[in-house]
Amino acid sequence: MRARLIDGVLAAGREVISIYDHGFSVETKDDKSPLTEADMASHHALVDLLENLAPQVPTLSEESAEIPFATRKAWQRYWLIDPLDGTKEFIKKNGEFTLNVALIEDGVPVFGIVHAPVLRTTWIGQQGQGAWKQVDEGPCHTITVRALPDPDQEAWQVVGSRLHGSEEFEAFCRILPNHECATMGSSLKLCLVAEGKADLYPRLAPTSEWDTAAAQAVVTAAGGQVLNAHTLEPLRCNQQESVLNPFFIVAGERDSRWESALRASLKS
Ligand SMILES: Nc1ncnc2c1ncn2[C@@H]1O[C@H](COP(=O)(O)O)[C@@H](OP(=O)(O)O)[C@H]1O
Ligand SMILES: [Mg+2]
Repeated sequence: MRARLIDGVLAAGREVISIYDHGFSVETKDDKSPLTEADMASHHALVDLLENLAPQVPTLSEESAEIPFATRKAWQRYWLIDPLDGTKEFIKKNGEFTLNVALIEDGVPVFGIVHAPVLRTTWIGQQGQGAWKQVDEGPCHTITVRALPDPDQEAWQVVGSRLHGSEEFEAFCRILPNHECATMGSSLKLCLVAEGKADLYPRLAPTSEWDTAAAQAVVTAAGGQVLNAHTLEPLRCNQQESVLNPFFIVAGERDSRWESALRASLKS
């Protein structure tokens, strides 16, 4: 099942790349965010894939998100997909966009695939099994988060959104010990923490559950954490009518130094 899912996501990625390479028009959704043919081609390819592989499990996609909470709160298991995360990066053609498929059980992302077609890279995580990175259709390599280095010896690596920063994010970085900050689009940022290339991804700005669920499964299977920035509890899906996430932080490991910087930045 896992191999067929990965094959299907890679096939959807090939459709996306073909549109990326050959040109596309851009529409504006009701929430003013952009939509391209690639978002819809990926949505249809992934919905068809999941219906074929597991017809009994419902799917919630960013592009078909109108399913009322009264219906979905009864879902013990469901697929949660973001067919194209980083649509604005796709339009700018900087390659920083991903296809995201998560399996949610009792609100917890237990399995996730994040595929970045331009980077030809896929990250996979499965609760209790581990996390892997695959380039093209080559071998899967196990990935894990890294231990936070001593900041006096080595700068902490922080990643943030290229387009959706915030005052709280800036305040957090001002308080944090010795660190370097890189910005990037989409769920790629969580994958960098999962593979130990980044230590922290503070997201102190809005996102929705489909933006994070697949990559949360990768991060947690790699030994890391995706935590509500206020409560430091793991993010959970499908707990309320709104699909918006709280502000959150992704970390390889908990540490009182970044936790106190986070508390101070959220009060500022
Ligand atoms: N005001 C807002 N409310 C909800 N989600 C938002 C938002 N602004 C940005 N996002 C989410 O942030 C994602 C992009 O994240 P990043 O800035 O890290 O690249 C977008 O994903 P899509 O491209 O799938 O729409 C979108 O879902
Ligand atoms: Mg998204």
